[in-house]
Amino acid sequence: MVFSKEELVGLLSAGGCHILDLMKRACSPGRVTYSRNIFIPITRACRNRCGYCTFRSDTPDPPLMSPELIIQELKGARRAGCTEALFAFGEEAHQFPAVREELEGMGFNDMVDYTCHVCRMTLEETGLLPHTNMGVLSYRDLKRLREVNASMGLMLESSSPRLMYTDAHRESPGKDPELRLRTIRDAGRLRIPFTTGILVGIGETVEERADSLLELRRIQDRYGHIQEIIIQNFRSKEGIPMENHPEPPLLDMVRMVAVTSLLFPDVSVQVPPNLNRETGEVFLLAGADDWGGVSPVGRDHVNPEAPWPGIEELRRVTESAGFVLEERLPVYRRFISEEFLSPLVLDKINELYKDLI
Ligand SMILES: O=c1nc2n(C[C@H](O)[C@H](O)[C@H](O)CO)c3cc(O)ccc3cc-2c(=O)[nH]1
Ligand SMILES: C[C@H]1O[C@@H](n2cnc3c(N)ncnc32)[C@H](O)[C@@H]1O
Ligand code: MET
Ligand code: SF4
Repeated sequence: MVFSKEELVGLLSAGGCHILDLMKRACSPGRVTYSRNIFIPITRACRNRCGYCTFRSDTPDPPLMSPELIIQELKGARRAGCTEALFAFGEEAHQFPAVREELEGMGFNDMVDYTCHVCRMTLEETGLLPHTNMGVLSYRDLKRLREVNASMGLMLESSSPRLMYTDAHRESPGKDPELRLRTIRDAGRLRIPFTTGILVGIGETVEERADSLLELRRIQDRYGHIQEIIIQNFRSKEGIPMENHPEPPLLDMVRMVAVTSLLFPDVSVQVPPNLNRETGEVFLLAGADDWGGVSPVGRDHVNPEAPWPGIEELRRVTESAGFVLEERLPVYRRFISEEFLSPLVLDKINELYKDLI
């Protein structure tokens, strides 16, 4: 179904469409997926300073997680039944001398070199499947990472250039929507199964939410590589520049989820359960069909104050809304093919995860 911007704005606004009508249109009963992951914060050094972020640090200690520590944590995660290694980074960490020194000491040219090495070790020594989110990347870097990742990700956050002049993105050159959209497009040219998303409630208008969705729709029409769209609610935290900025109202989030699922019948809609502990199941009734990475072993280092529910609680909540919970890999089934995966990753999946595909 094709939607105009005006129609989307109507559906996203309280005055435009009754919330129950919207939910009825969007909600389709069935399966809700999640992946068992471990979150590995490889570096917190970051060239940006997003007004909502507590992940980045000016003086990260250590500047980089060592391969030994990473592999040790991943082996523990594998024993706990995880399938996904979620590697998170500050953007362009090599701009920090302390990071550069570490890389040089280990004999790596740059962060992408190091990350490719870590991903390869992850596949070979632990069997976990890497999902890398390093921020904005060039075509060349994406191409190198494709060889050793099951999927990759980058949040669009918002397509609004206006936010580059507000608390959210004033000090974050890497949140320029042109750069983010280009990275997502380049991943499409490279046939990389991709996760993106929108951060809701960072000062954007309803019109700008509609624009963000339409930009992603245009990319998906052209490349078809987007496997899921995360609708992430801004959570306020002590000490961040946006500490006093209001969190998005529940029904704004519900509308956003419903509209995303209507506009993207070919893409999963993910809502993180740890950021919506009291209200998560409502999103299933609005068309969300994925909980994302849920970790039985570690924390969400971007939202450390928001613990994940256990898998059994997630199942209860999912079933209470009339859905069936199903485990998935970090790459969705429809992307498990030679077109979308390198031989190395595809072989590993066929070797280890026959029961999940
Ligand atoms: O646990 C988290 N997982 C996050 N994920 C991971 C996600 O839950 C899973 O890794 C994917 O669903 C793939 O299985 C992200 C992935 C991206 O590519 C981009 C942004 C995020 C954000 C988060 C996050 O804040 N917390
Ligand atoms: C990894 C992703 O986490 C999200 N992120 C960063 N800070 C917050 C916050 N305070 N609340 C919710 N999501 C956040 C951003 O969308 C980033 O891209
Ligand atoms: N810093 C990157 C970004 O914001 C990766 C996720 S945040 C830890 O895109
Ligand atoms: S959200 Fe990502 S890009 Fe922004 S400051 Fe945090 S680590 Fe850096």
